[in-house]
Amino acid sequence: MDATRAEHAAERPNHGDSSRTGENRAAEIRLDRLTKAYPNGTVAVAELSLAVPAGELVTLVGPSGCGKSTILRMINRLVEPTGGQIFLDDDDITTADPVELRRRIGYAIQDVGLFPHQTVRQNVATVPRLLGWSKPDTRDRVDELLDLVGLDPAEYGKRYPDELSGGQRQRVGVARALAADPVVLLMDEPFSAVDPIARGRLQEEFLRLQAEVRKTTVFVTHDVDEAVRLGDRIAVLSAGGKLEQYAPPAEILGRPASSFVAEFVGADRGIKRLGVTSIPPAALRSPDEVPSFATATAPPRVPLTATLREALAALLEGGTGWVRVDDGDRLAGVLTPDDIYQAMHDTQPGRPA
Ligand SMILES: Nc1ncnc2c1ncn2[C@@H]1O[C@H](COP(=O)(O)OP(=O)(O)OP(=O)(O)O)[C@@H](O)[C@H]1O
Repeated sequence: MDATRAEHAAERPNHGDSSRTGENRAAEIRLDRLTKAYPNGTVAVAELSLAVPAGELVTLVGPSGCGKSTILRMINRLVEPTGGQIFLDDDDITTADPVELRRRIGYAIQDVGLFPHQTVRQNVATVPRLLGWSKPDTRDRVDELLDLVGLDPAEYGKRYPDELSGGQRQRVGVARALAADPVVLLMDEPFSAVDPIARGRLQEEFLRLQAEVRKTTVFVTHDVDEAVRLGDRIAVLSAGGKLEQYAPPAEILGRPASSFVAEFVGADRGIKRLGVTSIPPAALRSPDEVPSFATATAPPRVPLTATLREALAALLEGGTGWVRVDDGDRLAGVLTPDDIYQAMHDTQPGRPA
């Protein structure tokens, strides 16, 4: 078998135990002094070095024009770098054949870019067809992907893009990006064209999907809340693709590295941080310390796996002045507003509580 055919064979879905288990390949992305100077003299990205561990999702945020899309488009070589290198694992892809490269990299963009005269099924099948997969392989893969993004293949497979809602089109875009089991997923504001409710739902579904497929993902967004919600890490960039801070959301919110980062992530970052900090078991107090605990008939409860924000929301809604925290079936303790306040101050950003 020649090298190209061997590669294609390796990219076929794993039929042994029905391909979802085949979706676990992911590569580390490493950018080494990556640079793009446009012919008009604009330096969109200057010597950016950044590593995204295999299977992690990194969100890129920063003001308009700071180079986010350029970075993404250099990784799949829609934009040619003018300096530096890009590695997928140990493979230097800076000079790889761009067409072959794009078959290994899924790409989902804001206006989706679905082919209007092709059905959903044909759209999702684009890359498997290019890779020469057999019809049954392709059909199985499309069914699986549509299921995975929450669209019933029997109902939606035959529709055309203009017969779908904006959110459904985005899901087809994500399914298409995942179709050939890429080692890397690039997403450029994929959910920004839909209303906030649909967007929240897409984010939730995407988190579920990502937990299943664990693709190394670079996700560009304008929205700091989206960056915090989705990112294992956030890269905050300023003009010229300058990396201001690269850290997990809790650390960016809790310890912004500069006034630029603090300002960019916003004045309400304390609230955002509550949303990414889990309940520290040490913050729990004994129910004996809460006089009304014994007599409460329907106390507000959250699991120990909840965030401090969820605990605070339950507490405010419950009207008891405290919230019961359960570890599985067992009572783990109680939190009062003071405990939540204290927990926020005791928790080291970026480290699990
Ligand atoms: N073809 C081009 N020629 C010259 N300059 C360009 C070209 N494409 C982009 N730029 C410039 O490069 C810089 C980075 O653009 P890029 O699209 O990567 O920014 P961005 O952070 O994705 O912006 P936005 O958030 O507004 O989408 C901008 O100053 C832009 O004007």
